[in-house]
Amino acid sequence: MVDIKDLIENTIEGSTVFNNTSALNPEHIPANLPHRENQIKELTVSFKDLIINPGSTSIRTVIVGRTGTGKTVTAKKFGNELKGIANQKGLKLYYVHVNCHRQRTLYLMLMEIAQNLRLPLPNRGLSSQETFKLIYDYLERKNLHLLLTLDEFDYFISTSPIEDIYFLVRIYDELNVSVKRLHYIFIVRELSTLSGLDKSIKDHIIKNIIEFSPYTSSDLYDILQDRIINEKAFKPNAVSDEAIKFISDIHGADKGGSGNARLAIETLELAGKIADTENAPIITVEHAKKANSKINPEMSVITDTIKDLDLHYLLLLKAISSLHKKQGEDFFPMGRVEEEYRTVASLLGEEPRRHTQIFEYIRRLKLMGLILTRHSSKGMRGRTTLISLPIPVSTELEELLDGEIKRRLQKSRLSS
Ligand SMILES: Nc1ncnc2c1ncn2[C@@H]1O[C@H](COP(=O)(O)OP(=O)(O)OP(=O)(O)O)[C@@H](O)[C@H]1O
Repeated sequence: MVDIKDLIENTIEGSTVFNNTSALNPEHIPANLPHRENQIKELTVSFKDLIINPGSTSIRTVIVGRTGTGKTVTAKKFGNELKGIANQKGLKLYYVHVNCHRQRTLYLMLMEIAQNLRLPLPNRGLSSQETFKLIYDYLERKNLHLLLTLDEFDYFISTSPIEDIYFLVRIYDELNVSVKRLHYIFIVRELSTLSGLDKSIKDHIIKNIIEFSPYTSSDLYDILQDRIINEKAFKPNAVSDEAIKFISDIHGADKGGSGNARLAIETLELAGKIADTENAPIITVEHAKKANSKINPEMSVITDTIKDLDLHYLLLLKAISSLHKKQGEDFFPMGRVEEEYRTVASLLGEEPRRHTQIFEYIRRLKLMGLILTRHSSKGMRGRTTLISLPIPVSTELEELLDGEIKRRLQKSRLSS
């Protein structure tokens, strides 16, 4: 019998691949931000006047990008660096980063700003207007400038009353102040959230837009390497190059992944934990694969189901995955999938199945959870079924499909 206490103690004291786990924490701000140099330059150009000609105008910039593209970390890094540069030049600049999802109302946001400015507020309940006035008076009195980032601003827009949005983005412009002390960075995942706003509000937000595109596999490779080498998250030589490449390929936008750096870092961290559980001194590609299927549990179920499929089901899945890759869209009309399936089948020297048979395959693939279907919107010509895969097209998925197709073809050629 294993002594449980010994087991726990030995595991705590046992070998580890990690050196500094805090460098893998989502809140950690690394010294370098690989592949975000251009965006930092664009931010600097936008806010240059704040340093060179402070107070001349209230500057507003929008950062837009999908989840995990470094919007938060870049805004924080930029804000803090700019603050340091301003202070060196004798300009009192504060940087405050508010997450609109955490500070869910205008009032809570204003409280958070006051707290960051170390501005004591009276105990009696203040209205948002009164709180804003206190903040604004404080900036004037102390001769301060404030760069305010409103992160997850989409959330504020979709949940707040229009008066609050109006108040937040217009009120300052409407105050007749000679020195403009308040400047904004709005962070959103999609610009479309802003396009629905009233023009009188939109004009106060959309002055300048900086795009954060999803990371490619080689971008993610550099980001992971930076955490490993410069941020010293792991012991020297504790991560194999193949493991880093595997994780980068799984998540790289050019390889069908989502281009999300958070997911890539989480996968690497989990691979490290798996290596520690196995007392392995190095994180191998096997650890990375295990970590990936834990982070992406539907992937392992799908992998098992795919292994049992007949050839033409596999060809259909291959057709959908190649459409995803070629066109970068999520859903495809049934006719387009059928056309691509015919091409895939012919290239492999296989006679494509008829339309009714394909229809039946699609129905069964849906029942097995291997594809998603929905009906086209009324705007499209005729109502048609749209088809998608339930998971991102990764190199792993493509290799699996190709491998299984090859096996089926070899088997059928041997038996004929
Ligand atoms: N260029 C980069 N270099 C180093 N680390 C990065 C980079 N981009 C993102 N990261 C890291 O990836 C994780 C996610 O980044 P971040 O939170 O900034 O993304 P986001 O775009 O704000 O995502 P969301 O929209 O989900 O809030 C963080 O741990 C961050 O430090």
